[in-house]
This record gives sequence, C-alpha cells and structure tokens, in this order.
Amino acid sequence: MRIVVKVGTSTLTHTSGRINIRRTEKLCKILSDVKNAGHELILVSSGAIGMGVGKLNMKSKPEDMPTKQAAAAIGQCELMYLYDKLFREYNHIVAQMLITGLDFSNEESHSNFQSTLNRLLELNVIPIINENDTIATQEISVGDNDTMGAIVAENAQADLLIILSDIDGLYTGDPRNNPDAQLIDTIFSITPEIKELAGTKGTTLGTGGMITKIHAAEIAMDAGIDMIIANGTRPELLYKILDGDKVGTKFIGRKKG
Ligand SMILES: Nc1ncnc2c1ncn2[C@@H]1O[C@H](COP(=O)(O)OP(=O)(O)O)[C@@H](O)[C@H]1O
Ligand SMILES: N[C@@H](CCC(=O)OP(=O)(O)O)C(=O)O
Repeated sequence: MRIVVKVGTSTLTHTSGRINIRRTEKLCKILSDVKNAGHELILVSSGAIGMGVGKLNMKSKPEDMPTKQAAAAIGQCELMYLYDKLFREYNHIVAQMLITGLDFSNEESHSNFQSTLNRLLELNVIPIINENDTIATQEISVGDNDTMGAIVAENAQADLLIILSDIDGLYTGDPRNNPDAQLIDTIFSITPEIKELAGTKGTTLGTGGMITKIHAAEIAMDAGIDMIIANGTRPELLYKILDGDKVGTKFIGRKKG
C-alpha cells in the first residue's frame, strides 16, 4: 500500500513545544517497521512552529507573522534533524519537501513536485512534507497540514491517508466541552451535520482543529481514498490499522466508476 501519514504538532511535542522524545521515537520506529513490511510511506509532518517556540523558550505561539515564520524556520531544522536521526537508526533515508498551495496550482511546480515525489519513492526514501511556512503568506498557503495531507494523498494516488492527532477520532462534539460526546467509527459522506460536529483546535501550538480534518476527508474521499483519524499518542495503532482492525474514525473513499 502507498500510505500518507499526517502527524500533528500535538503528537510530536509537549505543550511547551519541546519535543516529546518518547512518542516521536516510538512513532519513527513503528513507521520504519511499516516501511520494512513493504508499504510505501509519505509523511506530512507539522511541528516546525511548535518546535521553534520550544527551542526559543517562548512562552506561547507568537501572534505576528514574521516571528511565527522565524519560529518555523528554526523548528523545521530541528524537526528534520530529529527525523533523520531516528529513521537512520532503522536504516531509512528521509527527504524534506517544503511546499505551498501555489505549488499545486502552478503547472510546472506541480509536475516537478510529482516527479520528485515519485522518484523519492522509487529510491525507497521517506518523503517528509511540510508547508514552506517562511514564504507561505495567507494567499498562497494551504494553511493547515490536514488539508496538505489530503492534497498530497490525492497527488500521490495513495491508498490510505492516516491523520494522527491528540484524540481518538471524530466525536459527536468536542470532548473538551462535551463529556458525553461519542466516537463515530465510520463516515460514508460529509454532510453539513458532520461539519457542524467539528470544533476548534485542542492545543495552542496546533493549527487545524477538527474542521480541517473533515475538510481533508472531503478531498480524500472525493479522490477515492480512505482516511482514518487515529490517536497519535498511541503510534502502535498503525499496526492495527494495517491489520484491518477498527481504529478511530474511518472516512470511506468514494468508489470510482
Ligand atoms: N467533534 C470533535 N471530535 C473530536 N475532536 C474535536 C472535535 N471538535 C473539536 N475537536 C478538537 O480537535 C482537537 C484536534 O485538533 P488539533 O488540536 O488541531 O490537533 P493536531 O495537532 O493533531 O492537528 C482535539 O483535541 C479536540 O479538542
Ligand atoms: N506548518 C506548520 C503546521 C500547520 C498545522 O497544520 O499544524 P497542526 O494543526 O499541528 O497539524 C508547522 O510545521 O508548524
């Protein structure tokens, strides 16, 4: 299978923005094993701003764009250093791909992106994709990595998109303010009622929240790709997903033809 895994800031860092070493090590070990089992893997990873905030010892995520972009520039190095180090332990090579929304609308950039991605996969490398936050102004950015994950999955003609978050999946309401909210295990289509369920982001360092994950599901499902939201605090769930067990919330891709 060709699998796109999207990892959110909340999975990779503590709330301070400092790396969650135990979890990130476990995640890279399991992803390496998934790759060893013969799957093709593309990682869409957030965490640049969060890690920059952590490295600069800032008290919170900056509000102004230049400081946010500076934090991303600092954190992106840290992020790739970490991935390079951890995947190397299991003999895997990683590659950094930083893109913006514009790269999908410009024909030449789009085609370069696709051919580089394909060649990296042929070379048995794990492409690690993030938005190029230092140049991505609002007009040209995808804006969040859930949507980025879905666009990448569509472009790569992936078989599955897995979104790892800090929560088990989509609930009937935001469990932070709604203790009775229930986990929804399967979704066949995105209706206005489903969109209504989504609240805002859970942590201060993240960007998306549940609504961007539902937006991502719309793109993936339209492209005929299944998408699963699962809890990134338990990376071993990836094994269960690949064993076909019920995990988190599964959005079923539209069958073609
Ligand atoms: N209906 C919902 N079901 C589940 N989580 C929800 C819902 N509405 C809002 N959320 C919030 O979305 C958060 C996950 O999004 P986010 O904070 O952006 O994480 P990530 O960094 O993984 O992208 C959860 O922690 C939860 O508080
Ligand atoms: N590109 C940004 C992340 C944007 C984003 O979508 O964050 P998240 O909600 O944690 O997946 C970064 O690397 O900090």
